Amino acid sequence: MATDLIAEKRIAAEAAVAMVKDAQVVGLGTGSTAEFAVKAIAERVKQGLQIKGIPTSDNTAQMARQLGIPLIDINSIDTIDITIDGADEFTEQLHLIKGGGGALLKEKIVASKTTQQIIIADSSKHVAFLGKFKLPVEVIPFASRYVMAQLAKLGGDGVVRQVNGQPFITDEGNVIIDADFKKISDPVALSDALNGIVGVVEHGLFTGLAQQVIMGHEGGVKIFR
Ligand SMILES: O=C[C@H](O)[C@H](O)[C@H](O)COP(=O)(O)O
Repeated sequence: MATDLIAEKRIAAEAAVAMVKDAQVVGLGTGSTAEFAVKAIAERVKQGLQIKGIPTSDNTAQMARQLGIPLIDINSIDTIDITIDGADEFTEQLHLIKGGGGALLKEKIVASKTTQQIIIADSSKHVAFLGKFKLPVEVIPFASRYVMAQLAKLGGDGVVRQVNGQPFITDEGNVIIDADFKKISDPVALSDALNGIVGVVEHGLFTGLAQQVIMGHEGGVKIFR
């Protein structure tokens, strides 16, 4: 990846982490952009910031523990104050595609419990319409062929995600179907339709969940609300 995009991720992450306050419960996102945020939170914790983290994946949980961020069980609290997470695509209406790293299920649960959901991104993630990035759909393995047929009826050409010739298995033991919808002109309608397919556990369309996107841009940040 171009070094300027990596710098944009870091700048966006640091701007978001500056918003975290003492005593907050903080959702910890997943992916290469969120990793910059987790590291920046760990630095602030070392300097005395008192927070409790809720990781959105096993990978993030492991990283947070290694970096000394105290964690809390999500089922011991009602709301998460702030979550900082990445995205694969975002629009100016704050619709997102997430799940490129396979973590969309816990990410969406955490986002749904979060008061202030902050998305951090480099400028390559900013799109006019979602859909160039294939939409990740998390599916019970038993249902994968059925779900692919239903996705096709909605205009999405899906394949089961593979890693080293084997299906990619999520933290919860499911598979991911990456569905090519080309251009998603109505993300809310598509989200509703996907929610109605039996066998779909969750999908990577996030609508109405983000309060703001902080995008790295020309050495600073651009904010979308
Ligand atoms: O499942 C992964 C997450 O939704 C990530 O936040 C998303 O894929 C963006 O990842 P990255 O920051 O590595 O581009």
